[in-house]
Amino acid sequence: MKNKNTDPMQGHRARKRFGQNFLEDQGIINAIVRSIGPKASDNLVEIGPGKGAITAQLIESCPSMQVVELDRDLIPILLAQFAIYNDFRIHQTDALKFDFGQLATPERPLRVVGNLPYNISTPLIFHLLSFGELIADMHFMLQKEVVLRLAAGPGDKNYGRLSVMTQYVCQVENLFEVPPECFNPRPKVDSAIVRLTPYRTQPFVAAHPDKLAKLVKTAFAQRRKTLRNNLKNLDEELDLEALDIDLTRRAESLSLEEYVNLSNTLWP
Ligand SMILES: C[S@@+](CC[C@H](N)C(=O)[O-])C[C@H]1O[C@@H](n2cnc3c(N)ncnc32)[C@H](O)[C@@H]1O
Repeated sequence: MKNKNTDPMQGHRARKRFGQNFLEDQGIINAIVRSIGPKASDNLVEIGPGKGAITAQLIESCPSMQVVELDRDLIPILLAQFAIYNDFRIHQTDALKFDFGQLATPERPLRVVGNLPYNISTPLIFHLLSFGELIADMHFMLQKEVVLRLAAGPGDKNYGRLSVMTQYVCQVENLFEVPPECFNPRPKVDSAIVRLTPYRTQPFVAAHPDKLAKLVKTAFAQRRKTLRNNLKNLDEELDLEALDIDLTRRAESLSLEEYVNLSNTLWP
């Protein structure tokens, strides 16, 4: 039987379980690399390099870059392709469990790049954000719907828990869309490139970030319900009626600043 996912040049069959949709459109690869603007001095790491489509462009500007790839069958392909770069390093492991802290210091924070498998993109972003000041910026190819959710503001139908909690720690920029035709095999969904830049100084600071996370989760639990109805499920003795906010509003109408203020009023 003919296997449509086999690349005769490299003999590697795209694996669904690793979310492998390889980028083939050179124009899009160039546009991604232009928006990253890699430099030789960067502490650059690519997650899921695959067969090196983006890596090949990045490494020309940043020969000391590193990659984290789970699929061990791709390692010989990468080693052969980038053999001339002495400082190029491959970490064959699961990026979700990888200690990115070992690659960076606050003085030399990481620049992270990845055309990510869509099924791990959200947990991976939160895993990376846990390294805080060790990340300078992140450029990801994600499912377009996820990028819309990350970048959405109040009143937008895509605005939710993911938007608020990401924008609490990062500046989010939706850069451009990438259609399925740019990949092999083609994904079923549209994709987009997003830039996440963790704040060095956050614009709004919650006294208890864990409480903010709980507040936002509870507020958005049922989108159609009012704040009063959702927040009464906060399993704590809180006097909601004393708050300086209209409890008939819905979660999707509150800005990040309002969430942080609310959190700081409830848990000073
Ligand atoms: C969508 S493909 C992108 C490949 C390549 N960067 C490109 O643009 O053509 C995702 C890549 O992530 C790798 N991958 C999947 N899960 C991973 C994980 N948990 N940790 C590290 N890499 C992973 C896959 O093997 C694959 O190479």
